[in-house]
Amino acid sequence: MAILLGSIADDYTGASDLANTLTKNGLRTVQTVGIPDPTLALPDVDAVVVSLKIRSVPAPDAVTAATRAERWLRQRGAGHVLYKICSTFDSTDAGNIGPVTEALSEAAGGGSVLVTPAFPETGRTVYLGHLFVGSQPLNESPLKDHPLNPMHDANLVRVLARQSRNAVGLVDLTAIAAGPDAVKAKLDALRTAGVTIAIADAIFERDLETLGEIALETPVSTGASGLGLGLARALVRSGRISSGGATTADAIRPVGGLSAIVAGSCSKATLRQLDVAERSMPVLRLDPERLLAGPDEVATAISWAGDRISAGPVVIAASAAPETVSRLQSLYGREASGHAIETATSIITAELVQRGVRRLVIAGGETSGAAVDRLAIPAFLIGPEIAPGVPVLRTVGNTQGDMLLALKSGNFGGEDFFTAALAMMH
Ligand SMILES: Nc1ncnc2c1ncn2[C@@H]1O[C@H](COP(=O)(O)OP(=O)(O)OP(=O)(O)O)[C@@H](O)[C@H]1O
Ligand SMILES: O=C(O)[C@@H](O)C(=O)CO
Repeated sequence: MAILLGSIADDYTGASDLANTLTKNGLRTVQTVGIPDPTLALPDVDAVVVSLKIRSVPAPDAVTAATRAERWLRQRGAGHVLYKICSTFDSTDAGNIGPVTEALSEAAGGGSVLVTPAFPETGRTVYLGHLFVGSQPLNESPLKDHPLNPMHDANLVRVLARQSRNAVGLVDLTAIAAGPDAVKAKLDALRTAGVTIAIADAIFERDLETLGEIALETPVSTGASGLGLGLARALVRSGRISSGGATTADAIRPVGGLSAIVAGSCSKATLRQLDVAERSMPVLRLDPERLLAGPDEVATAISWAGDRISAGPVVIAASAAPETVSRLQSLYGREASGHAIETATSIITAELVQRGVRRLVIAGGETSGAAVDRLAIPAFLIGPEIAPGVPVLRTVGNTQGDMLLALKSGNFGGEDFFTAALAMMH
């Protein structure tokens, strides 16, 4: 299997978001969970997205895991590696976007690195280095209350500089609007001044097409699905994709079995989706304090689901509003409570699969990572899009048999996302 584009995603929902974008833009793509075992049979593809769970781990651990994945991708032919981060730049000052970007660039022998989380289809745009979520600057958006990575600064040049050893530059919209040569000239000027990593503005897809063309000439870039779109379109334009495009039909063949939804995302979008789901499905709201106190709440949830699941889909959610999350965090600590809840939701997910669930929707990147790891799913084929950034996934090499999943990034999807997802999974 020789691939053209490699990607390392810092969480599993983000990986499926990127894989969806690459597929939609003409690249046959597979999403692996970590570096796959050499015995795993993967289809012939143009792009591989290696999903890692490194967004909120200590930076040295993230660097080690990402550089191993980079080596694996290069050995399979990847000429360019995109480090897929969140379109809302989720990270802390001690966070991983800077260290991983610098490490990947060093591993590839240096060169300029474009960094942009812009993803216009979902309202993420960058102007003069400032990230907007819809019409709000990042620090005024609901991301200010994120349980693990609250974002308090919309100026990404500043945010990335705080995480990086080296200075961070800006490729502004004026250069991007002037086209690839102007972007190249700006990167060259920055390099002459000793700056190799630059946040890039992008508002429209055409900006990302320009950035994708230049990024493809470099070994490494860092960004969200928008940059994936730019890279995929540049590859297709270059004539190097000979496969005739990507299809999603194979991935969506029916699997039967029962269906369930598990949510650990506390985003505004997920909270609304849960309220709407309550109108048509049984929804169990877990008690986070009881989840942290011991195994009883997990057992209660499994028994609650067991009584209902054969009659139709059920929803189990740890998700809570910002005030409740911060109260729990002040009692037990941010990381400890997040981790304990992820463990609990992953155990519940595995028990649901034991009881015959084969169609599964999981809301939240960390939540999805913990659950997919516990299920030991090795890889996914990419099916059709449910909502921007969220495709149907079909397991590859899964010991429980074929399953269909949707790994929903916290902020993605309309208010009826859960019913829309299940309607596409048979
Ligand atoms: N009631 C709660 N109180 C505190 N933390 C919670 C609660 N419910 C869930 N969590 C934790 O909040 C975190 C949510 O992160 P997760 O990545 O799953 O969702 P997200 O950030 O909305 O999604 P994405 O990363 O895809 O945007 C997890 O660590 C989860 O365990
Ligand atoms: O880019 C995004 O917003 C998502 O793919 C994501 O990474 C959320 O975890």
